[in-house]
Amino acid sequence: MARYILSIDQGTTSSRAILFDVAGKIVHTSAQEFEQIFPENGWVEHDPNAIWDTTLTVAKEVLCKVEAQDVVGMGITNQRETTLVWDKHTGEPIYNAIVWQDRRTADYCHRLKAQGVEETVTQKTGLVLDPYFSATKVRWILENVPDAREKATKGDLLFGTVDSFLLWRLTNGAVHATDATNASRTLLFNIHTQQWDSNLLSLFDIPESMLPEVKDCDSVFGEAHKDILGVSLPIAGIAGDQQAALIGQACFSPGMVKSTYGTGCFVIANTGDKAIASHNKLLTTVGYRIQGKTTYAIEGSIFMAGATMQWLRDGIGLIDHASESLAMAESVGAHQSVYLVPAFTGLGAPYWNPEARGALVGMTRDTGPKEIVTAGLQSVAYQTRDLLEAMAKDGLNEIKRIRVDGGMVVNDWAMQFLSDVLHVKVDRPVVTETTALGAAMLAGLALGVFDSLDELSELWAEEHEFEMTMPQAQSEQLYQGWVRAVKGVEFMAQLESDQ
Ligand SMILES: Nc1ncnc2c1ncn2[C@@H]1O[C@H](COP(=O)(O)OP(=O)(O)O)[C@@H](O)[C@H]1O
Ligand SMILES: O=P(O)(O)OC[C@H](O)CO
Repeated sequence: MARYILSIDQGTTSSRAILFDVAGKIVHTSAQEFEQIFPENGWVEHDPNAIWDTTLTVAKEVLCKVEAQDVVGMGITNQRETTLVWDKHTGEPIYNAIVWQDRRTADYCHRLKAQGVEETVTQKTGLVLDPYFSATKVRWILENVPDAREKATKGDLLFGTVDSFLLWRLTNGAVHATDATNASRTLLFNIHTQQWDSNLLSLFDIPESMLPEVKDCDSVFGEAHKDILGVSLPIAGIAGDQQAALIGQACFSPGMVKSTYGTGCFVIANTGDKAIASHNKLLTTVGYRIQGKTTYAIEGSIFMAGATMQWLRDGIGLIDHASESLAMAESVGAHQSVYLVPAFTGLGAPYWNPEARGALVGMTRDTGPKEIVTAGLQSVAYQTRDLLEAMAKDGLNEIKRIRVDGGMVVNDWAMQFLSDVLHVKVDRPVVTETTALGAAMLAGLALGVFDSLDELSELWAEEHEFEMTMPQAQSEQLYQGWVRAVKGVEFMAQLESDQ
């Protein structure tokens, strides 16, 4: 009898469902995009019902391809930090989901920093005071939605990240829970004690009654109701999408690193049972919590990776499809003087400069579309190098290879350049849907399909290894050009804010 695991990958731009067999192979997939809502400059929202409807549609679409009794269970992975608040009695959200990219709470974060609380917050949560994370978004909803504060105080409202919201709906309101990786992105969770932190709850003025229970990633969270999916299924694995990718890439030993190139780029290094405090503006986070054991990780987050290619396509029309960038870069070559700093919404790690804006520098009379597109691909590698430099300063200086995934990694030229600029080997796996695979692996662990992390490691297979071919002196020279370009961008941002 065939056995399958359903994985839901609820992402920023689309909801996906993938049915894996127990050898970790993709059997069926379905994906649906949904609307991005931009109500004001810097605000990004999703309609919670669009998240729900697209998730249901794609899940049903793959489930109907196989016999119901052959599906052993399901896992959920999700865009992290995105914040929902809903009424406990009706299940209806009281506001749209405020997306991780949303900057509306930037001023509030500045005010908190001025109070000198950031060090304590970072020590407890491993995060920085930035609008990126959930706490300031929850507070915004409580302050701005009519009657919300009063209802929350009475215990009538619930908060959850997307995993929690889907879990609540799939179980018909029976379960309000999340996993430790999603909890670790809220600014409310103490990553050392693995508990919600009452001082942080007071700081952000959020009632504890709103919070979900925090469980291991490989828990049986509840049962998806038969009336909802057409079949009753145990929901047995949950992790935020970047941590799920760490699992799907089988990065189970300290020092192993995965880097995902989708809309943004997220580099995560496993640091084992040590929560290493970064002195270089990286995030300390829960990598996974499996069978009661917490494994920590260090993360660098870049906001613009594939999104830069989208801008080159939709914003200035230099390409019709991202795949055209490969031939363009091949004809230009890596040794060019043009640098694109894609700080369109500020710079993420390790700069955390929300005021920075994009720049194109080093142009000559020869510069044309091909050079600019090539600079776009190169910017992704340079930004990854910034993160690895910061990791090295934090003591992770033994990184010799990284495992990559996400939509951009099909681009061989970009992956070769990445290897050259990082001076490390770049491993591209057979299954690049590692996020969904990670959630399926967790569900399989919880349900006894898999016994151990070693068994999961055996499911990982390499498709291609990129090795550095460029002389180190040359790639160093190229990278130093990038460092100068970023300094220019930061200088401009400083001039702006001094005015
Ligand atoms: N051949 C390619 N070269 C460079 N970038 C690409 C290529 N194909 C797709 N991309 C980029 O990959 C991104 C999509 O990756 P995906 O992992 O699906 O993103 P997400 O999960 O964040 O929506 C898009 O931003 C697209 O521009
Ligand atoms: O939905 P993605 O793949 O863009 O990932 C979003 C991240 O989880 C944000 O932290």
